[in-house]
Amino acid sequence: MSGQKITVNNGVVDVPNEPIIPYIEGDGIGADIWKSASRVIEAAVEQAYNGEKKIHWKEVLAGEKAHNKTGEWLPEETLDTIREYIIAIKGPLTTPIGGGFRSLNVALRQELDLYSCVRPVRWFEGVPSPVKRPQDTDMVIFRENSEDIYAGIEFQKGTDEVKKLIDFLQNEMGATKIRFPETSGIGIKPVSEEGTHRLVRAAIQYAIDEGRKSVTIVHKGNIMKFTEGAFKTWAYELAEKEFGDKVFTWAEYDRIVEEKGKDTANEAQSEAEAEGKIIIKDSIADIFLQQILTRPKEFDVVATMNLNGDYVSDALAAQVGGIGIAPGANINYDTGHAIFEATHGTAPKYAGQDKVNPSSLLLSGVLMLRHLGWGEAADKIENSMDKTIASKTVTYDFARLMDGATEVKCSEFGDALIKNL
Ligand SMILES: NC(=O)C1=CN([C@@H]2O[C@H](COP(=O)(O)OP(=O)(O)OC[C@H]3O[C@@H](n4cnc5c(N)ncnc54)[C@H](OP(=O)(O)O)[C@@H]3O)[C@@H](O)[C@H]2O)C=CC1
Ligand SMILES: O=C(O)CCC(=O)C(=O)O
Ligand SMILES: [Mg+2]
Repeated sequence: MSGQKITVNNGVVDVPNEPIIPYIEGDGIGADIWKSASRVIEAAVEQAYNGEKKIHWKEVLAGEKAHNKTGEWLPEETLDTIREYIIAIKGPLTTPIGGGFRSLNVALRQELDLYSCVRPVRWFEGVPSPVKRPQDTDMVIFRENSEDIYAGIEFQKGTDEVKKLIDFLQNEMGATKIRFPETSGIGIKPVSEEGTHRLVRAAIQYAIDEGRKSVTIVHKGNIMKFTEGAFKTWAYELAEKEFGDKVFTWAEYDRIVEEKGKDTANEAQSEAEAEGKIIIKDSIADIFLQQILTRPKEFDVVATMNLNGDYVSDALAAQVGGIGIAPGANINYDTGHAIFEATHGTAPKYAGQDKVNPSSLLLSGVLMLRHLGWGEAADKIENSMDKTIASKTVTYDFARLMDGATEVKCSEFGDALIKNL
């Protein structure tokens, strides 16, 4: 096929004018949103660079399509191709609840060690929202993507493994104070210092590069001290050790309070803010979910573990119009590998109806274009999105919440975006 490979040299991605980019169409609504979003991306690139740049899509299989064609859900060839071509984009893949296979989405992230799940959440003018001032929500979530309860270390009730584990916990680990009925299933939650460091490093570096004001570490460390609590401690340590005078941490604030009192600590923080230092702070996950609704302006970049990040990203998406418009990227900043990905699922009840909003996948494509350094094409799509939504030409999810909207199909929304590029 024509086009060239993207390469990585010393961690820097080298993008030819005609890169080959593998894509996974996805299950359920995947085919509809891929068709619509990929056409808009192609048109934006064509217009931005007058034909000098062009993406050559290369389909790779995963999910139901892969299973039907090859008998496998996630063929090795798909992983090898993404490894080889460095950057890929995907639609959603089905994960049955309970039995069956584990998440292919999670497997892709783990196999390629895409440790940062980056999900920017910001409002587009005119998008219907359940909050009064959706424009106050402008955050970028860095969700740790390779550890936590998502590691998939779980044991089903009644199995020999779970019996062994309970016996071990009760008889060797001193877990005698809680009840372990025989019907217990058990999941393990690994959180490491290395895993925390690389994620938090990426989040702080992003905040510095993008001129953001703060990084909030979201955790439930009051309850899970050696996993979520340790995440917080390691995050503060990393911030102070590696980013020195570019940051001011709440750990530092606490030390100043202890030594010199609260007034001096407040002064130190104000001074740091005035100097443009990134404030590194933390919030416990439950109150954080309240505060993103009541005081969204106080939060900017967010660094958190896998499960918290999953919840927080859908909750925040709701504030700016829902998961139909919330994009995402899974990135390994060390190897350069990245998979850009819609944050929503396969919405099976809408599959094949050409109905849903393609914006989540499309805006993931915009993140991809920026990652490639093709900002002009990315800007074109975002500007067109502003214009199209302002004209109230929208898919069903927005139309049902907007007065006087024209509801269009998934493909027609793509047509309207192309017209407004
Ligand atoms: N990264 C991935 O690939 C992900 C995969 N999944 C998987 O997807 C499957 C279905 O999961 P489910 O929990 O139903 O979540 P989904 O995200 O698929 O759908 C939930 C609801 O969200 C709304 N929605 C989703 N996508 C869109 C869109 N593009 N435009 C407008 N509205 C949208 C719809 O709301 P309404 O009904 O109000 O119209 C839909 O019913 C599961 O197998 C799950 O594991 C889930 C999340 C991420
Ligand atoms: O893989 C899945 O089924 C769910 C993943 C998910 O919810 C997410 O990536 O936000
Ligand atoms: Mg999710």
